[in-house]
Amino acid sequence: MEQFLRLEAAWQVTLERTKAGAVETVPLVEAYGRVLAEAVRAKAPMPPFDRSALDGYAVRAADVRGASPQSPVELLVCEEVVAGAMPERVVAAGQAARIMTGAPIPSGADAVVRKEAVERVEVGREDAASSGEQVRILLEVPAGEAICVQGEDAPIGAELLAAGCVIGAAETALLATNGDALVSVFRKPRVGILVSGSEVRPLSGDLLPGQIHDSNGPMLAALVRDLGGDPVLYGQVGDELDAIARQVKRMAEECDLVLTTGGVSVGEYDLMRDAYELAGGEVLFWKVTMRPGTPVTFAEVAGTPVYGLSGNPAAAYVNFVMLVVPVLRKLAGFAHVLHRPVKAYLESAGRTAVIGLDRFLRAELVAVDGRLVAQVGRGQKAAILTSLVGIQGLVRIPAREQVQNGALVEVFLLKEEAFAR
Ligand SMILES: Nc1nc2c(c(=O)[nH]1)N[C@H]1C(S)=C(S)[C@@H](COP(=O)(O)OP(=O)(O)OC[C@H]3O[C@@H](n4cnc5c(N)ncnc54)[C@H](O)[C@@H]3O)O[C@H]1N2
Ligand code: MOO
Repeated sequence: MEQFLRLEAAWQVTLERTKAGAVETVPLVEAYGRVLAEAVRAKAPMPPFDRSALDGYAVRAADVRGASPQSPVELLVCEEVVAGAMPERVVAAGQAARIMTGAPIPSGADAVVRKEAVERVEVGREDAASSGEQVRILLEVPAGEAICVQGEDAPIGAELLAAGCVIGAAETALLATNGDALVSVFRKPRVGILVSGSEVRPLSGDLLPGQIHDSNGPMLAALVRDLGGDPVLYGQVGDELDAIARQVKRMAEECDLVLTTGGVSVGEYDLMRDAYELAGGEVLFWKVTMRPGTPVTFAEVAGTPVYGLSGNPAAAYVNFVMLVVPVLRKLAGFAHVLHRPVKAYLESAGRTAVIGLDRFLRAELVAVDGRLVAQVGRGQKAAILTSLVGIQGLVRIPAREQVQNGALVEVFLLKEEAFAR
């Protein structure tokens, strides 16, 4: 068994043991936040017909050449075209069709003049087509003016969305425009969460001296939700080998991914590795060269990836962001599985000592004079929770490197999709 892995090796080993989840079809209105399972192509050109971008008059550009307030061009209005209906007449030389924004361009016309640049010649009769109503065009426009051309947004057959993208507002609008009432998405990964430690108690119930509330369970459930997964809380187990093994086996059978916390260090009651093996699992590593969160175990139990995270709350958090996220993204069907860190300038309140492990510091990302700055406060210990509030990512200080303030560092984001690259 490989024991102490570098981060990159841990990503490789865990992703090899992870498969994208099953696919299901859901109504578009319920697809927000889900990951698209198949590429979507335009079923028709977008827009589906040439249409007017303005309220005004559809004309032949050649007819209005040289038009100005001083030398207007008079045209005969041949019909009125409203949005939602098709024109019935051809705009002949010397004619114009009154047209509304979004209405189809009548044949014969090749430009639209905005209403504000047109004067109606009052003749006192109602029906434009039969009355011989005239308009004065006060502006020259080139051919194509104010026309949204059929297929300019996307031609028929063009890929609108790639598989593996997250369905947000823009994606929803595209799918709706394309007439996709049902969409094919990856099933949300079901992630079982178990916390260990005899001192850790659920929120309900009083604490005896020496006991603490479980914060890892609720925190991991929130992180899983952030990534679009379905967390299932399996409660807490004491430091008892058989009980942990039974529970882990059951979870591995019921879930797509299992997360446990605690019991992965070297203490007398750190039983997680043995429990995974007792559950019939294959343990692949039990430490990663990262801090916090060095003790972290990965196993496969009943074909399901099982991650044993550090018990220290901030270590469990960093383990999740740096190690569980790629696994969860693969299960969830994301096109991008590995992190895509951004670069920012380090501004740290404390000096970070050189160590043989990659160190991860909690950082707020702020723009200072147009530069992205990663502000790192004090309180970086693995048991400190308060410094996790309000951060956007984790700065990596590579092993054995002295990184000074002002240096460009990698920041691993919690909400990667929110950042353009
Ligand atoms: N002799 C050594 N001791 C320790 C080492 C080591 O190398 N040698 N490593 C330390 C490091 S680093 C870490 S991180 C922790 C990891 O320990 P475990 O993952 O085995 O976690 P526990 O011992 O069960 O708990 C650690 C700490 O976190 C609290 N905890 C646990 N679960 C929860 C929870 N659900 N909610 C809130 N807080 C929780 C627990 O009470 C402990 O205080 O080991 C070091 N020791
Ligand atoms: O690796 Mo531990 O997480 O530093 O406290």
